[in-house]
Amino acid sequence: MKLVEYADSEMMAMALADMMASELRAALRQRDRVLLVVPGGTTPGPVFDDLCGARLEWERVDVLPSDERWRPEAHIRSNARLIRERLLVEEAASARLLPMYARDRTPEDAVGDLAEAMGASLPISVLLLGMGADMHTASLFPRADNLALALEPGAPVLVPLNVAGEPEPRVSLSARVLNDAMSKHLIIIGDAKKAALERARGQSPEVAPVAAVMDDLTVHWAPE
Ligand SMILES: O=C1O[C@H](COP(=O)(O)O)[C@@H](O)[C@H](O)[C@H]1O
Repeated sequence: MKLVEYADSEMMAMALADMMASELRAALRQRDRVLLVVPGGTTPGPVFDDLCGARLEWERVDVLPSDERWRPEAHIRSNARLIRERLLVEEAASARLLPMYARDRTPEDAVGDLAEAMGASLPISVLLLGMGADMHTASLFPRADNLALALEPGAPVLVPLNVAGEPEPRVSLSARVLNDAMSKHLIIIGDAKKAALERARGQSPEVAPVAAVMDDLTVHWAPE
């Protein structure tokens, strides 16, 4: 794991967006279509605001959330909603957002079909993850019912998870799929998350799920 520290979150967003755009351009030189995976939550919005203006062949880019809260896209908590509103605009409007939610179905019932639909786009070319102060990444929460399955070396692409205290069920790409990414970034802001990341080092992924994705990971940190 490599930690890059920035003076503020604005500089971090610009630098990270530049880096991801370069990686996407490099991946597009190698493949017809490339897969960009990004988180939801409160942190990545400013990166999306910068990345969406990057000049690259977005029509050859598939975009997928790292995980989804089981809500329709119109819902305020939908990760897809954030991605569509903040990333798939301007230059990036021609990218294709892959679904991670199916209306009128449960996560358990839908993950097989959703995973099959995303299968042709794998592996991930560029991955950006977020992390909570509880050391969860994507929707791999320490207290999730299916965490052990999501961490297995032979895990399915997409795993349904119920997390005590969270307002809705979740689905998440498994650690195996996240770790197959050609480039892996994690974005965090503030001292509490930096301390949580330090605590996670050396802990088992069952206790600190972010530890499952630390190999070859570049962590981008800025103060609050
Ligand atoms: O619930 C989620 O949380 C994490 C971290 O979110 P943040 O608001 O603390 O930045 C996020 O990466 C994940 O995609 C999301 O579903």
